[in-house]
Amino acid sequence: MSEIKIQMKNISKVFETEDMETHALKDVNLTIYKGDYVSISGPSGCGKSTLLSLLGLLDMPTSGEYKIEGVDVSNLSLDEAAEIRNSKIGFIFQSFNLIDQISVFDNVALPLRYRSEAMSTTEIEQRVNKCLEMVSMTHRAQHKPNQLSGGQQQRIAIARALVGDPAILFVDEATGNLDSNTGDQIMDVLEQLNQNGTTICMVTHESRYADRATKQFKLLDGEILTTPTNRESNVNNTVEESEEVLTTD
Ligand SMILES: Nc1ncnc2c1ncn2[C@@H]1O[C@H](COP(=O)(O)OP(=O)(O)OP(=O)(O)O)[C@@H](O)[C@H]1O
Repeated sequence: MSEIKIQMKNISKVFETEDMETHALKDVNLTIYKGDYVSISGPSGCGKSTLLSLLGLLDMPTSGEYKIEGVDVSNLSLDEAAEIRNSKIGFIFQSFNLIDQISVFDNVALPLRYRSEAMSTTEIEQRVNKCLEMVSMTHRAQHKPNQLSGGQQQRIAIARALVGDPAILFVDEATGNLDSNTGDQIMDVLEQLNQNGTTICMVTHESRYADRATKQFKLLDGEILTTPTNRESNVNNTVEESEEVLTTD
């Protein structure tokens, strides 16, 4: 049995405003194993961003249990969440979020320099070089991000997400700012990383990208609908009617 990296049990998220409640996620059960390449896709408003925010510890669920590598992270303080985010989670966004004033090397090194446990300069150098190699960008280490193409910048963002050796890489519409050729190349990089052992969970509304993952989940109205074909036990669909849902859509 493979090692479990991510486990969500009965995760719900309710947004309350003055006059309405939105049940953005309803009893989501999701297990991601070491080495998985998972995609979660669905139409606008189905809860993709909400789910990714919870997975990435950018927000906390209203109810349910969430574990990363067996550690319960369902109810963390902001500081605890930041610490775990920096050590266990790699995140790739649509916008690359690189700092143009410092070199590519220093951008990738940044998460290591923010760790509470200091890391030696040699170890930082080794890790950064290894990650730049993984995305074929060693030759651009001393450039500034704004001297690179969009695709190259996204590769640097991927290297930065991997440098802390995270339990999992979360990918949020990574190709949204790229033309389709460059987007495809970024998808090739992700596929290669997965083949070399990186666990990936990608959220996307583009079915042609979702299809490239080895396990595909569909999200609709806050519920996970499909069971991936290659591992039946991975998700436990909730079929009962949930409470009335008031959405803003
Ligand atoms: N902060 C919030 N307050 C109130 N409602 C919210 C909030 N964030 C999201 N929602 C609602 O939760 C539901 C799910 O939203 P979410 O942004 O997760 O969808 P999505 O699938 O990412 O959509 P898109 O593909 O358009 O980005 C929507 O009905 C949305 O209006």
